[in-house]
Amino acid sequence: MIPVLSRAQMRAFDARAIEVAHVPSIVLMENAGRGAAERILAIAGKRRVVIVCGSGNNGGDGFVVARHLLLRGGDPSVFMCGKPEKLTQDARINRDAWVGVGGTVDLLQKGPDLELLRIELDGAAVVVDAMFGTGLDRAISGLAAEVIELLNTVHVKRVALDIPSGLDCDTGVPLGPTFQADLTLTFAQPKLGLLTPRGVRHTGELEVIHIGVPSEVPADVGYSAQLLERADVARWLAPRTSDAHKYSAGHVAVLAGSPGKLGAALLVAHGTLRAGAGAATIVTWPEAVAALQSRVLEVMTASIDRDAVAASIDAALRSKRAVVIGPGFGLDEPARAALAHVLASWRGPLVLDADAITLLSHGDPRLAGVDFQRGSFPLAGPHILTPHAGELARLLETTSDKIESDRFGSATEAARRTGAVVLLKGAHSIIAAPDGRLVINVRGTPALATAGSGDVLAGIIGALSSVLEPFEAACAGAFLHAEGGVASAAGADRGLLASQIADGVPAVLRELF
Ligand SMILES: NC(=O)C1=CN([C@@H]2O[C@H](COP(=O)(O)OP(=O)(O)OC[C@H]3O[C@@H](n4cnc5c(N)ncnc54)[C@H](O)[C@@H]3O)[C@@H](O)[C@H]2O)[C@@H](O)CC1
Ligand SMILES: [K+]
Repeated sequence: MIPVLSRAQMRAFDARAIEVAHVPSIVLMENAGRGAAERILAIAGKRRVVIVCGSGNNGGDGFVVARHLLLRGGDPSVFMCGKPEKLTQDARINRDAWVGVGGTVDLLQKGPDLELLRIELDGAAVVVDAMFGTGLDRAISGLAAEVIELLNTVHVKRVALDIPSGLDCDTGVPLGPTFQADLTLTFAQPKLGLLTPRGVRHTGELEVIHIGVPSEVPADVGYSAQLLERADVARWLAPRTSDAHKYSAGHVAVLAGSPGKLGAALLVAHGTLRAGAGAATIVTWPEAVAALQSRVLEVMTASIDRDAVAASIDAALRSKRAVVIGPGFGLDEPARAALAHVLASWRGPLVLDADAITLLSHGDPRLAGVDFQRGSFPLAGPHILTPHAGELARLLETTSDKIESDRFGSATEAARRTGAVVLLKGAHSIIAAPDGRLVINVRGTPALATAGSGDVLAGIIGALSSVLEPFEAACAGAFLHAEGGVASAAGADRGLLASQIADGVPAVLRELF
């Protein structure tokens, strides 16, 4: 996993690298700029690269990029937006080194100067934003704002150094005019704001450039979250042994579906089996069972007697390894009674999704004393909640908008209050544990936004929760779901069916091992 840092942590990181690891800041800047230059050279070749530098250290990185491009046969052109007398020490050294190799700097001081920048951008291959990085602490205004607006309109590949100028490093919220990058080359570690759905729109593709800091530094200074990597999932999931039989691989109960919503139950079961469960049983309402029996081949069914909910659920859950509850299950009294009984009696892995989360958020005292608002920890046991922003908003009694502007904080808060692992769905799903651990999954494709996608995810996590700890199951589930979708979408950004997401999973598993 790759540590993801906040602005304050990034500052501590730099300080520690300089003071404790004795890597001078000018060396860090050199490594950052040289690494970025290599990447930009691969895109632009000999074509023109326009670099706009600020007067802080982000601008210093820009001067280093320019020098390396020039020395390797590129065609850099440098503008400076900011007062030369305000250059930081390292930025000044690198401005002088750029001038020393024969470079020039065009100063942008007033509106008409932008015309020169516009002319230079015409026919350029890449424009590099080196105006503001982690030092940004307010909205960009004045001439710098005009520069950003101009850069955002030209048809040139836009590359941001460290962070797109204007983006809040911690929340990913644009503070004002903000550079719209196609590619962000971030230094040393990813920053939180680059990974929120709002931040991603400005970040574009994200690549990390290593700047020569010892790998133990992030752990020493602390970090806010971690990026999930393929290697993590490969480490957690072991290949099946040759003597595996269907029950040793785990039998998952799926409490889902109701008349008119049978598809949800089938998709959960499909996801469960594709992710490696040995068997799946859909446990649902009698009339749903009757309708399912003609449709399912690989899945077993059991019915919940509305007059004997507890007894029929107890019978259905006997010898099961994990339970998924919620998708299409309903919000009526029997559904509530079923959820209350499962919460009170089932002590194994439990994935709560969709209607189960909605029922929980109504705060009914019959749901095993659930009372999130008082900050109690009612969900004792290996539980996983998989809400989208709307469901989490109901659970935390707030609005989706508030959740979206602080996804990390919201997921962490929900995990703390419920005592469960919380997977907050979205373009980058995030997984929060009650102990404060936070993981971000950046894999996936826009094609995953399709009906039933969440049902498949709940099923996949259900299968994994029978062999992994809940936090690992949720992380690995997010990964398999995303990669399954990528594999089945085959480059398309839409048109994916939820069942195809599940169908992509075995190939992803094969590649992992
Ligand atoms: N410190 C280090 O060791 C390293 C820093 N590096 C670079 O340094 C950057 C951080 O540099 P700085 O801390 O100098 O800051 P920036 O270069 O991000 O910003 C410069 C200064 O602008 C001012 N400012 C903030 N918001 C503003 C606004 N809206 N309008 C006008 N002025 C504003 C602040 O005083 C800030 O210090 C990183 O993002 C990275 O690119 C890299 O060179 C790698 C090593
Ligand atoms: K920048």
